[in-house]
This record gives sequence, C-alpha cells and structure tokens, in this order.
Amino acid sequence: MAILSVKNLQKSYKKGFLKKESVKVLKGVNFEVSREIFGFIGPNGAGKTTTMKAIMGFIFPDSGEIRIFGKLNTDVSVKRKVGFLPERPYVPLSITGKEYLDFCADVYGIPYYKRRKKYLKLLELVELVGVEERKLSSYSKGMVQRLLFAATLLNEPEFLILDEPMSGLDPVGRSVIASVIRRLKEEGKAVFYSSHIIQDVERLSDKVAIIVGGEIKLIDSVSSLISKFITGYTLVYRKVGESSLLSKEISRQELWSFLEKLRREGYEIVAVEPKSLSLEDILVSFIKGSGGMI
Ligand SMILES: Nc1ncnc2c1ncn2[C@@H]1O[C@H](COP(=O)(O)OP(=O)(O)OP(=O)(O)O)[C@@H](O)[C@H]1O
Repeated sequence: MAILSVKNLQKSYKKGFLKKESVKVLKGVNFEVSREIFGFIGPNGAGKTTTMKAIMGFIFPDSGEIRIFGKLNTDVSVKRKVGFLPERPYVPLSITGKEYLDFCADVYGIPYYKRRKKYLKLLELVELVGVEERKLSSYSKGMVQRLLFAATLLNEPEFLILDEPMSGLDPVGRSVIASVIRRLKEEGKAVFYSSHIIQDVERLSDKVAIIVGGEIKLIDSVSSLISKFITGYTLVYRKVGESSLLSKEISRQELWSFLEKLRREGYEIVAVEPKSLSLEDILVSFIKGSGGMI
C-alpha cells in the first residue's frame, strides 16, 4: 500500500485586485510515495509548496483525493504519523533551542520525563549538542534549519514531508540533513521532500517527480531516469595481443556499428562507459519544454 497517494489534485487561486481572475496552479497532479526517499523537483512557482500544503490539509484543493496510510488526509489519526517541515517556518529568535523543542513537545503532548533523552538523541542526530541553551538569534541559518528539522522528528513520524529542507545550508549542513534522511529510510520511514539542489536530489532520492507549471512531467527512479537519458558512451579498446589502450567517445546511435567495426578490424573492447544527462540537465530540458527530446 502506498504511504501517500495523490490523485487528480487541482487547485486554482484568485488573482488580481478584484480577485476576478483565476489561475490554475495544480492541473491534475497524480503520484504515489511508498517507503522510499521521494524527491519533488521543479522550477520556482511550479506548484511544489501548494501540493505539500494540500497534502498537509493547510489549503483545500478544488478537486482530487489525497490519502496517507490509506486514509483521507483530513483524518486526524493520520496527522499523528506525519512530520512536516515548512519552507519558511516562523521561529521567534528570542527563545533558546531548548525552549523551541519544549514548545513543539507541548504541541505533541510529549511527557516531561521523556524529553531529555529525546532531545539529546535528536540534537546528536543534527549535530547541535551543546547549543540548546543558546538563543536562536545566535544560531546560523543552517543551525536554525537543523533544529527545526530535529523538531519535526520529535513525535517519531512514520512519514516526513519536507519543503526545501536543505535550502540555505552549506555543504556540511546539507550532508547532515541528507544523512538523517537516509537514516529515516533505513528505519522504514518514508520521506517526501522538495529541493532546488538537484545534485543532492540525485544522490539522495530513490524516486523523483518533476513538476512544471502545475503538471507532473515525469516520475521515475533516479537510476532508471539517468539510464533513459544516456547520450553516448566512452569506449576503451585495444588491438588483440597489444597492451596500449585507445579510447573514443561515441553517440548512442553509433554504438553498435562502431563495436562491429572494431570486431572486424581485430580490436577487443576493454570498457564501455555510458555518459548520461545529469538530473539537472533532464530537469532543464523539461522546463524548456523539450522533455521528450531523447
Ligand atoms: N496564496 C496564494 N495566492 C495566489 N497565488 C498563489 C498563492 N500561493 C501560491 N500561489 C501561486 O501558485 C503558484 C505555485 O506556487 P508554489 O509556492 O506552490 O510553487 P513552488 O513550486 O513551491 O515554488 P518555489 O520553488 O519558488 O517555492 C505560483 O505561481 C504562486 O505564485
């Protein structure tokens, strides 16, 4: 069973001074997330945050159905199993890290006797042990982001929805978040997250969906996606009986005829290395409207 299933999600916003005009920002979005790391990518304004807000029940879609663990997303019982990190959360900087965790623990109803151990475990996870008594105003942006991420894990959610969890983080901060996400998956949890840092998405995700202009353009596993977008190969070969190696870059179309030519002329193949578009190239091609180019 899918952990999250989104079917035919549509959403329009009214725009203009008199709010007479309506703009469709989600045009029938469909996808499913199982126990995996699912990356949601697309350009600015594509509809990622709107989709996540609809999943969380913060906005009401015009139509469509959203189920989490098989139940409608509006069902209170599923909300307990979900952790959400918004894109731009409001945090008062005058409080300490611990006070922020206490506030969230109050919301989740976590008893006091359980808190110390829980906080320590989470602070260790996001590498913030020792700074919890400091005011958030003294934290860097990355530290605040890591604290907020730790707070979303307080109620031990089985499903995490993270809107731009790595935004504004340096490579070290990004790698801390990435390793926590990997660990959550190892623990059998599912993570659905959006990001603009495509290299991270490529490294971290099992599956990705590309959304452009409120429409899902493609959903696939990262490995199968990259293999579908192979542009050519680097061949390494040598004359039979000789040791010196030769290499040549060839296009996808040339592969078989070139291999045949080498065989005819007495060469042996040492290696065939595929060259693929990066996930970033693939995303750009969808944004420019040439997603089916290969
Ligand atoms: N409350 C709102 N009222 C009117 N339009 C809105 C509202 N919220 C979002 N939009 C519009 O909906 C579209 C999708 O926005 P959304 O925030 O979902 O995009 P996004 O993919 O998350 O973008 P980004 O990567 O910049 O965060 C945008 O054109 C945005 O201007």
